[in-house]
Amino acid sequence: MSKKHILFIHTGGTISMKKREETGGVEPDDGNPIANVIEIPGVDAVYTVKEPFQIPSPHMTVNEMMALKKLIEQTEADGVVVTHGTDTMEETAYFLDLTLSIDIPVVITGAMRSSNEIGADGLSNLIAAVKTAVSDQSADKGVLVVMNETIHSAQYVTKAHSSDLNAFQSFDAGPVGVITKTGAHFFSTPSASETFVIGSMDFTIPLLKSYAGMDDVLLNQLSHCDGVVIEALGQGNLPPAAAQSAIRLIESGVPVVIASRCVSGIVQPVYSYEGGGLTLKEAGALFADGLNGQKARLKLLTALSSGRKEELPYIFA
Ligand SMILES: NC(=O)C[C@H](N)C(=O)O
Repeated sequence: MSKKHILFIHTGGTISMKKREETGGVEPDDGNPIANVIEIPGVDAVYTVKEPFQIPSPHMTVNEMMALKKLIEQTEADGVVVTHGTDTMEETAYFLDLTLSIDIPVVITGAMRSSNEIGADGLSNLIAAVKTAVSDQSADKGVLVVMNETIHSAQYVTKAHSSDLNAFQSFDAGPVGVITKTGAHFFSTPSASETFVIGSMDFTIPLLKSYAGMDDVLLNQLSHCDGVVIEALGQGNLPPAAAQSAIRLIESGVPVVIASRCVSGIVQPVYSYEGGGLTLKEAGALFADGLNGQKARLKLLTALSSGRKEELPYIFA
């Protein structure tokens, strides 16, 4: 059997950074060792390397995500490994999951520690990602995130810890597999996510977090927006003043998506007190099910970009 061809796409993040002794700051490293990896012991594959940009992931926008999507769609490789900063990794992974319609494995990885820190995890994460990308079992599973020897679906994974090596969690669904010395082993298959055929991504969609006593000050400023996502309380409830403002937005034609500020669980229209989820749903709010705010925002963005505003109630059913 011929060797698998893996495309590495390096985009930046801590996996390609180094701690500078003089300042103590962690910053991009031109000579970072990850970019030069073109062989993985024990993996029979050939590699192509692309480095379209080198940015920390807080600098990532949908423009870079679109550039990545194009590179992946153009490749003739058997699998793709993207290295990426961890702060927004789940967003790029989910964007690609929503918009790519290819069946080769696409695996995203990064590092929590830069290359010259003790216990640096970049190389081991890269190896684990390659083992996942060369596995026939990884095809048709949507975009996968591999961190800390664990395989997650882009749909469920989130960065749950700011600094731990085990920072990435898939709370309700759980990870879909693990990496061992022999390779990738899956114990579940993520449900297929709908693919959106996107056009322009020029939409303004802010994401707001709710809190006890939230008023209408911010929401009242958002009538010019193409959509608004609110991380509501619990199962999808808002304080009265915020709820009234959200309902005014809906009435003026702005789609409002309700996610939860809880780290796990789903939003549901349960409560009928003022601001309760049932009252929001009856007013036309869209419910994000188990998606967190940042992923609900990308789903709204890609749905609008694909010209499906009228179908939003079905897309967020
Ligand atoms: N661990 C990391 O990669 C964090 C970094 N700030 C980034 O997202 O680029």
